[in-house]
Amino acid sequence: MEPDPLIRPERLAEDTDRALRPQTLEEFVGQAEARANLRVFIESAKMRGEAMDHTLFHGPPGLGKTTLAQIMARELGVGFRMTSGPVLAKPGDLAAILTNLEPRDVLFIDEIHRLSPVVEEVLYPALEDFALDLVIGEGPAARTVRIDLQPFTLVGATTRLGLLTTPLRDRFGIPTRLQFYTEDELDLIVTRGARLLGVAADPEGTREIARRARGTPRVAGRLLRRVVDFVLVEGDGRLTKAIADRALTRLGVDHLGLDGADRRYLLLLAENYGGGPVGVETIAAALSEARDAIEEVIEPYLLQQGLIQRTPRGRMLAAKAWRHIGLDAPRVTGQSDLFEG
Ligand SMILES: Nc1ncnc2c1ncn2[C@@H]1O[C@H](COP(=O)(O)OP(=O)(O)OP(=O)(O)O)[C@@H](O)[C@H]1O
Ligand SMILES: [Mg+2]
Repeated sequence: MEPDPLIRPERLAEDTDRALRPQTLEEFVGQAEARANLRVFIESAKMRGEAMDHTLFHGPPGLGKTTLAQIMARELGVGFRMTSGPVLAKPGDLAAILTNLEPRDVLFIDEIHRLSPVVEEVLYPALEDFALDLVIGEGPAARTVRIDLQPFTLVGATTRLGLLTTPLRDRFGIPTRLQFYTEDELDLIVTRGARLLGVAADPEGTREIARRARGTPRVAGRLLRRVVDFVLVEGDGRLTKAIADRALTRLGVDHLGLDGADRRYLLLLAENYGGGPVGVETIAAALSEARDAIEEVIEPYLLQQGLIQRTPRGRMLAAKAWRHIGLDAPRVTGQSDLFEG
């Protein structure tokens, strides 16, 4: 099954949303708590003239982790270096980057849960003491030399906090969880986006996109671009509710923002398993999707919407999901079973 690339929140190679990317904390909509805290930590680091403490952003794809990392560097007035866990294959790859950092630079490591253990070992002294321990020579002649690094700020990003090792997690002074955005916040983002794209938009039109953007700015930006295509080709140049609704429906995005893959997930649980509980491995196999994709991309939004529940025995459809797919929930039998062992 091909996930629908339009509303899947993971990055696509052709992502051209750079034009819509906010550049300052001020422009960054939502995540009020995280933003307020970051403002304090950034100001304080600037006043002290020190590198800001290491920061970890975690949460589902497309909520603004990379964007916030870039904003941090800009607001701190320091350089920004970007790499990712899978790219850093050898300790030397990381050492090369670390030794080239300017004082107080931000080093951004995306998908930090995918760092290899040997590379992670190099990172520990770098984070704690701004130092590298290099092994020179081999066998009995081998010795370790310590190289001092410039103080820097590591910003890590991950969609899978649970896959981070505890020692790595503990070295971040500022762990920050990003939340799904509210409809009002997404509306602001879509309204700003329409303005940047030079399209006149009715409030009901941007609202319709916000409502169907599955709590995710990346999805909001992508839906906006597609709706604008319809506005230009089939509309009269104005983004109205009617044209947004028509465009999104044609693209297979329903009123809750669910796409074909989400609906297949819900229908599978309803029709094949009487609403569950079903284990995630079973679901992944039945949908021919990777378990990771199910857990990172499809389920977080279904959970947040209260369409499914996670239980120790597997996933279950909630009443809202039965209503959404237009089926009747089976009569509850053996309710006591829920409370077994
Ligand atoms: N608060 C926001 N306001 C406006 N636009 C935003 C906001 N957050 C994110 N975006 C937009 O959404 C897009 C995706 O954001 P970003 O790349 O930072 O997500 P991410 O969390 O790093 O995703 P991934 O986990 O896939 O790396 C950005 O290009 C940006 O335009
Ligand atoms: Mg990112």
